[in-house]
This record gives sequence, structure tokens and C-alpha cells, in this order.
Amino acid sequence: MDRIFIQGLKVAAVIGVHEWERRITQTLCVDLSFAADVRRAAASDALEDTVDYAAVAARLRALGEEAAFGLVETFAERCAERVMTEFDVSWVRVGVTKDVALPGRTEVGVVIERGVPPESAP
Ligand SMILES: Nc1nc2c(c(=O)[nH]1)N=C([C@H](O)[C@@H](O)CO)CN2
Repeated sequence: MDRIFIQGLKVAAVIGVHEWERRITQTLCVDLSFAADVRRAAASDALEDTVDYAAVAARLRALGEEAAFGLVETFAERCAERVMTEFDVSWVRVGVTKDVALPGRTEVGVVIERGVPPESAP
């Protein structure tokens, strides 16, 4: 199965478990891959025959503005749910990276997969 991906999408969100984090907006980095059979679009060269990655990116940015999140896990799960339900996608992988002010400063995050993996689909 083919995949469409979005790499390095910056999403502004209120996110974090600490009280001070509930008062600021932070920038998350989202890496997304999802299953899509692109053969029809490749033949027609028509955007309506595929999943518009620009529309997906816009929905994920909107999600960041809709609510305050505690964990990156929660945000990743909401991203997966949104892509699968709103874009009729059967499998998705979502990575969410957050800059944190740990000693030495680092990036942390989570990667989740939801749905039927393309390689195991009939
Ligand atoms: N597994 C997780 N651990 C932690 C998270 C998280 O979202 N998932 N978040 C925090 C804090 O919000 C941190 O990012 C800022 O100090 C700590 N651990």
C-alpha cells in the first residue's frame, strides 16, 4: 500500500503537565504517514482522487488550537483519530516531538500507529 506523509509540521498548542505550561503556547513538531492508494490520482493527475495533504495539515494545526493537552500521547492520539475519521484513512503513524527544558535541552516525544498496517492488509 502506498503512503502519503507530512514531515516536520509545526503545530502550536497548549500542552504539558505542569501548571506553567497551561499558560503558554508551545510548538510541537508532527511527523505523519498514512495509507493511501495513489494509483488513481497518479493516473488522473487530479487532487480530488487522493487525500489532500495540505487539508490534513490544516486539520492538525486546527486541533492544536482547539484544546489544552496534558501529554504528547494525548495529542498524538487525537491526531490519529482525526486523520482516520475525517479522511477515511485505514492506517496512520503519528510522531509528536516537543522541545523540553531538561538539563542539556532535548527533544522528547511519542510515535504511535493506529489502524491496519498497510503490509498486513489483504
Ligand atoms: N510520557 C510523557 N512524559 C512526560 C510528558 C508527556 O507528555 N509524556 N510531559 C512532561 C512535561 O509536560 C514536560 O514536557 C515539560 O516539563 C513530562 N513528562
